[in-house]
Amino acid sequence: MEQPAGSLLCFTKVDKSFDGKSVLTAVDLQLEPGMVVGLLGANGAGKSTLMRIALGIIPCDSGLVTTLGQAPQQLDSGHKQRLGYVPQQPFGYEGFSVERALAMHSSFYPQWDMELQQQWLQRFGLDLKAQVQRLSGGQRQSLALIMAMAYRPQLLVLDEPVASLDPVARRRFMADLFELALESGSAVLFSSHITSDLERVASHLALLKAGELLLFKEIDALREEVRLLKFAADSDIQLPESMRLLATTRAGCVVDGYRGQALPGMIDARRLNLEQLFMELHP
Ligand SMILES: Nc1ncnc2c1ncn2[C@@H]1O[C@H](COP(=O)(O)OP(=O)(O)OP(=O)(O)O)[C@@H](O)[C@H]1O
Repeated sequence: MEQPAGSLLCFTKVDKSFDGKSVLTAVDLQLEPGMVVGLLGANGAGKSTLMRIALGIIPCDSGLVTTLGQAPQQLDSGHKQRLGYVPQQPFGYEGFSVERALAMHSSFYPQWDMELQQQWLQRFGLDLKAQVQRLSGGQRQSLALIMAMAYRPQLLVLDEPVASLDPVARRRFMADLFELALESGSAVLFSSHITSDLERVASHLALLKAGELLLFKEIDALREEVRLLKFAADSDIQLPESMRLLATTRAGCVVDGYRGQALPGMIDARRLNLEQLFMELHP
């Protein structure tokens, strides 16, 4: 299997099962510099599994994965320094002050950006003298984000990075995330259940449903081309080949590839925001 040069993360026909139960099926995904990909999916859809495979924490069963051009389970230390990850439950540094934890962590990264660290400490209102084990859930998450981002990794993988942040910190962080990717030619893969965040900052949406990547598309194109088509009762619904049926619901057909076509019996082609799309795909 050939994978394109220049991608920061590439999945080709990736399958993964746990205990005989399929969790990812034939997943194709490609992240290029500057992409901020929001990964959306119901609980248990396979988002964390996909991320853990990308990072080499667990292997896939079949298919091909390259992370920064290497097999993820064989990443050398030079490549690991170009990779940032915040897991769903950030870990470590109990018994340390924030200051000591950051000093220790940054010592692994020659390219650590002290100014960026300071900016984000202020932004998140983190006290350098505070003990890590006494931080709140959101403060811990903020610290984990600083630790994953202050060396400007080329590929940043964030598993629900903002779940414990308050709305103000969340909004600022999301804006920073986008800027970081654009500025430094990085790619970001982040999962979130907060569709409004995803809509605001992601350049692309990757939508996983029961382990299948149902959609991987630029957000702008998604707004135009993913529609809920409604038809008059008793219509003989015939979709053109250029349209892909994503779901049939009581409300109509959710399709990808709508380009203004008038179809026999069609009475509406409604745009859907991400939350509405998610609801239509998970009736
Ligand atoms: N190590 C494991 N052993 C067995 N089953 C696992 C393991 N890790 C994940 N699973 C199963 O794989 C499926 C996908 O889990 P995963 O954590 O990838 O979902 P997710 O989309 O990240 O969910 P959430 O939104 O709830 O975090 C679930 O059914 C989960 O129980």
